[in-house]
Amino acid sequence: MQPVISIEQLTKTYASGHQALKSIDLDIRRGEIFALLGPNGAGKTTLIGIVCGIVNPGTGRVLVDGHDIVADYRQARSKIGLVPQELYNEGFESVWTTVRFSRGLFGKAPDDAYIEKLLRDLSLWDKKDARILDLSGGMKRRVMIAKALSHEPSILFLDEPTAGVDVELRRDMWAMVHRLRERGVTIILTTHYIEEAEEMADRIGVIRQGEIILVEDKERLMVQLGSKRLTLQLQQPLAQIPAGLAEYPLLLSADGQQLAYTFDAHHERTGIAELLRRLGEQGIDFKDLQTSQSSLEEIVVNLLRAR
Ligand SMILES: Nc1ncnc2c1ncn2[C@@H]1O[C@H](COP(=O)(O)OP(=O)(O)OP(=O)(O)O)[C@@H](O)[C@H]1O
Repeated sequence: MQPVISIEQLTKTYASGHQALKSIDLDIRRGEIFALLGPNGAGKTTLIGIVCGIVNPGTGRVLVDGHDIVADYRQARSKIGLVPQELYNEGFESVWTTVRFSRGLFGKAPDDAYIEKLLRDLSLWDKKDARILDLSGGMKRRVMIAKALSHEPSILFLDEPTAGVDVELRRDMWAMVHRLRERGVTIILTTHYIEEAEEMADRIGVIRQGEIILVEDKERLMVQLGSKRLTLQLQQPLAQIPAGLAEYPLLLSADGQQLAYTFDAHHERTGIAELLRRLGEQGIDFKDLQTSQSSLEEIVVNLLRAR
């Protein structure tokens, strides 16, 4: 299937001389939830800004649903809804007027029934006549989302959508993302809450210093790069790891009560049986044990550290 967004050899150097993007190649699949992860300053907002026509591209090519973002700007932009990182709203207008007007900006015929549904979905209906100026920060963010969706885009960009929002709004936002996805909308998000990406995304991209260092299906990423940890609660605390166990990558907790062993769960030989036998030989007894899977957060942090 043709990708809904195709980015080829895209570069961006700001007037300051800073190269924010270095030859990015990235395809976004139609209907997926794609999470773009990376540290501060990696280039996420720059990349999104270029695709959405807010930041001038350097060299390279970007197609949105087959439309070139430079040569065919209006067509490309009409496919996209953007919820930017910063809140900015026209303060004096009402919620209803603002969202309705936003639809008009994209040349779409008025559809009050659609706008009503949108405001209801975002729990904004009872605020429809309020001035945006008078709304709380969370409500303002909901208005930003309503504006982004006002022209029924088939692609939605969410740049740090849940930074600083309360639990309720975050939950509403993710419920909305799921509903949109069910309707076939492609969603691209950046987040610093990696557990959100872990929960939501179909694919993960990691960007660092203007370069995409990884794009992978989330499930595959977690299986391929994830490791498991076995933690043993010891009967007697240890002062140090005995020399007889030196070849194992073991970690002893500061209080000497826990021994942790990290292993590759996909390897045929995890080494656990052998380790437990060796512990027995050393006279080390344990009263409990548990295993845990590494999180996407650990995987991404390790990836960024490894380069
Ligand atoms: N208008 C600008 N002029 C010059 N440099 C800029 C401009 N905008 C961004 N940069 C620089 O480009 C780099 C990438 O910034 P960008 O905002 O795209 O990163 P980001 O990954 O979105 O970061 P964050 O997670 O902090 O939002 C940074 O080093 C930033 O300082």
